[in-house]
Order: sequence, then C-alpha cells, then structure tokens
Amino acid sequence: MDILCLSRWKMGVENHLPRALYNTNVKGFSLQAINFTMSSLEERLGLDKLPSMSTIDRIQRFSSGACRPRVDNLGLGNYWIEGRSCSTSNNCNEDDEECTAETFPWKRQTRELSRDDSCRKTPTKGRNSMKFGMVDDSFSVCQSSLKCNNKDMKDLAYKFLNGIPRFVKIVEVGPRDGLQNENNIVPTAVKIELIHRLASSGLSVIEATSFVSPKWVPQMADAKDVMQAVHKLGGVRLPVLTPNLKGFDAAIAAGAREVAVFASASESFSKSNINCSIEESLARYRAVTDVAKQLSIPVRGYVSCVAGCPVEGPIPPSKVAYVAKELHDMGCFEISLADTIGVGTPGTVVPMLLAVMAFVPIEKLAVHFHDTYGQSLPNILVSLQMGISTVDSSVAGLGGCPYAKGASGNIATEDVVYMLNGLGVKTGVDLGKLMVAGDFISNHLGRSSTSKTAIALNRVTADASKM
Ligand SMILES: CC(C)(COP(=O)([O-])OP(=O)([O-])OC[C@H]1O[C@@H](n2cnc3c(N)ncnc32)[C@H](O)[C@@H]1OP(=O)([O-])[O-])[C@@H](O)C(=O)NCCC(=O)NCCSC(=O)C[C@@](C)(O)CC(=O)[O-]
Repeated sequence: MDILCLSRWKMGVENHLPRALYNTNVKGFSLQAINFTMSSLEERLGLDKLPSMSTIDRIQRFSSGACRPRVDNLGLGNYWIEGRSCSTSNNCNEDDEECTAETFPWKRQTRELSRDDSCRKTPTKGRNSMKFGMVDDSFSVCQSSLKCNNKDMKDLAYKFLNGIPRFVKIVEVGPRDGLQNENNIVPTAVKIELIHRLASSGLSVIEATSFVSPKWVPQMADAKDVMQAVHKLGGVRLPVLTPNLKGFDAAIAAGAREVAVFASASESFSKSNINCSIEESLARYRAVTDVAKQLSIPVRGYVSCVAGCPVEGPIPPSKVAYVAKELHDMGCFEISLADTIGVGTPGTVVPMLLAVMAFVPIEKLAVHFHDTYGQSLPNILVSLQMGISTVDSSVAGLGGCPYAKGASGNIATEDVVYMLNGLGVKTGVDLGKLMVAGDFISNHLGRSSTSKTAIALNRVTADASKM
C-alpha cells in the first residue's frame, strides 16, 4: 500500500467511523494495538512477509495516546476505552474535521448519501411496512416534527448513514453452521426442505453442508446426499465447507460449484477444529485453491476466532489480518471474518476490521457473528458503516461450533433482515417467507427460534388473529 493509498484509507476509515465511536474516542485505538501486536508476533506468524509493516508504523501517528484502548483487554468484550473523558474538543475531533473532505476508496459501494438525501422521504411500503421493520414515513427522521431543514439534524443523519451500503448480500449459513452442532441427527430430507424454503425466501447464497470427516462432525455425514439433492436449485449459490482436497473432491463429485475453506486466527482453535496448525491449514488450503482455480470453482475463506478464542482469549487484530491476507493471496474471492464465540463488541470489531482492511479490499470482506453476548447487531452495524456489504447469518439463530464450547448460534437471519429493512438497505429477502423457513426448522428441532424478530412478529400475528 503506498502512502497516498494509506492516507486515503485512514481518511476513509475515519469518515466512516460512526460519530458515537468518535465520541468515545475509539478513533486512535487500533493502530497502536496493531503495532504493538505486530512486533511481538511478526516472527512466529511470518508477519515479516506482510507488505511493509512500516505501513502500520506510519498509521500509528494518527493514534492519540489520550484515546487508545487498553490493549490487554482487546478482544473479549470487556473493552474499556481509555480517555473516555476525551471531549468533543480533543484532537480526535480535530482530525475528524480535517478528514471529512477526503474520498473514501470503497465509497462507491455505499449509499453516497448527499446531505440533502439524508432527509429524503423513504417510500411508504403500505400497512405492513413497520411490521417488517421498514422505514415508514411516520417514523422517519424526516418527519416534520424533527424539522427536516434543521442542518444539525441533516448532518447527524448523514454521519450515521453515509457509509452504509445500499445492498447487503446475506450468506445464509443455517443448513451448515446452524445444524452441525445439533445433538440429534437432522434427517437429510429436513435439511433439503430447509434449503428449498430458504431459497424461496430470496436468499441468494446458502451454505448447504460441509464435506468434513464424519468422525469429527457426524451431523454433516450426509453431505453428499444433501448436495446431490439441491445442487440444481436455480438462482441460488450453494457453497459447501471443504477442509482439504479429500473434501473438495467429494464436494465437486456431488455437484458443488462453490466451496469454502476455514482457517483460524487462533492456533489452539485451529488444532481443535481441524487438527493442524494455522500454517499447515494454509498449506492445505493452497492445495484446494490451486485445484479450484483450474476448475473455475470460487473459494470463500473463513477466519475463525477474529475477536477471541475459547482457549487463548483475546486474539490480536494482526493475527486476523495475517490469516485473512494469506487466504486472499491464495485466491479466495471473499474472506468471512468470524467471531466464533461471539465475544466481540464494536469496540473490538472496529480495530480488527481496520487491521484486515489494510491488506484485503473491503469489498472482499464479510462478517460472521455468533450472538453469545448479544453483540451481533451492533457489530454488524459498525461493519456496514465501515463499508462491509456481506453478512453471514443463520435462520432462527441456529448454530454453534462443535469445537467452540459455549458459543451460541449465529445472529438470526430474520433479525439481520429486519434491521436492514429498517435502514432502507435492500437484501432481496422476503422476511415473511424467511420466517416460514425458520418456523419449519424450529418446529422440527422442537424448540423456539432465537430470532427476536421472529418471536415478536409471530406474537403480533397471534394477537391479531385473536381480535
Ligand atoms: C480436517 C479433518 C478432516 C482433519 O482430521 P484428521 O483426523 O487430522 O484427518 P486425517 O487426514 O488423519 O483423516 C482421518 C480420517 O478422516 C477422513 N477424512 C479426512 N478428510 C476428510 C473429509 N474431508 N471428508 C471425509 N473424511 C475425511 C480420512 O479419510 C480418515 O478416515 P479413516 O481412514 O480414519 O477412516 C477434521 O479435523 C475435520 O473434518 N474437521 C472439521 C471440523 C468442522 O467441520 N468444524 C466445524 C466447521 S468450522 C466452523 O464451524 C467455523 C466457521 C466456518 O463456521 C466460522 C466460525 O464461526 O468460526
């Protein structure tokens, strides 16, 4: 990254950090954290191979000592920001002013809101619009009682909404991540029906299954049957997990046309999940991506434990950046950053994303949050504000990793769609049909959905039917 590009990166990121973060002075944060961790990890992780660590050093000058986080707390949600007393008059905000005129390289993906647009009227969607979280005129920030011509109000709306993409691609991981952790084997026919229902809700990417060792994950032992039954579904991409060439070959033979490899930013988790070190896994994945390239099969890459590991605790952003960069360099078209145990908060997710964005273009990044601490939606929101436009989620909030004890399911797709509807962001997903798919699998599993949206809307419907 050259200096000009770096400067644009810094300006752009700052422009896209929400005002709330400036006010808590997160802005100077990560760069010191990144630098700190880089030096201690460079040798062991081969970070000397990264493009110019001095880049990170240069970024550090933007970091204000008064505003940095405590590095020792980075990663497990208990993230106290030093210098909270930093007020609007401190140098963080001076930098903010200085940066607002700069062009953000990834901005073309975002809504390019003009200051006047920020108060535009959102089209009314009819009687059900609020029911499904849509922005409704009566609740719009532009309602007359809030004085649409008030400049401060417009500026505020602009600052919060400007970075958010107009369209978000949702990667539905329920049939794989959602079901892999179930104690009772879910019948193949139920998995197939679930995939059909999800596809009919408008989801364009559904992770269908995984070609892993059935000894390690018995729930996915029917991967071949599932894939053979759904691979001809039209209008939807159906990636599958492949931990090695054996899995890749089996997936292709069963009709898969897109695969995903899954590495970890935590050495301990890599060992417990796929029985090898980070470096060994990357070597395996290079073999997979090499063959995939020859067959024109797109490969997605996951990085697990981006905010914390069940064994190692906080994971430094530099480690995440390293693994993400390696996956990107070997040809993964998209890198999904996974908070496997759901410990991240916006305070830790932003520094992690900044570290990764220094090496992987933002349009190639996705976020994947487990909702253990209820932080997924705020984490997704800040990710969107930083320009990310691909979000993984799981219908009915199913899920958890068999090798990350205590981790809860992914953020529910229904909740993500509800929030995005409310932000006026398009997803192509019909929330009503999605809820039908969620009800279907929840009924089969004999338990309630963990989606707050599904619970609330089902209650509203039930109450309405009594009237
Ligand atoms: C990677 C291995 C295979 C290494 O497992 P290993 O035991 O080291 O492998 P091995 O090469 O020694 O082989 C052992 C046996 O597995 C077989 N084998 C070997 N490979 C395959 C394969 N692809 N498909 C089917 N069978 C396979 C192989 O043939 C052999 O069979 P045996 O001779 O004993 O009968 C194993 O550790 C494994 O399958 N791990 C997968 C674990 C897993 O699926 N975890 C959950 C998904 S990751 C996740 O959830 C995180 C994510 C993506 O959602 C993001 C996040 O939230 O963090």
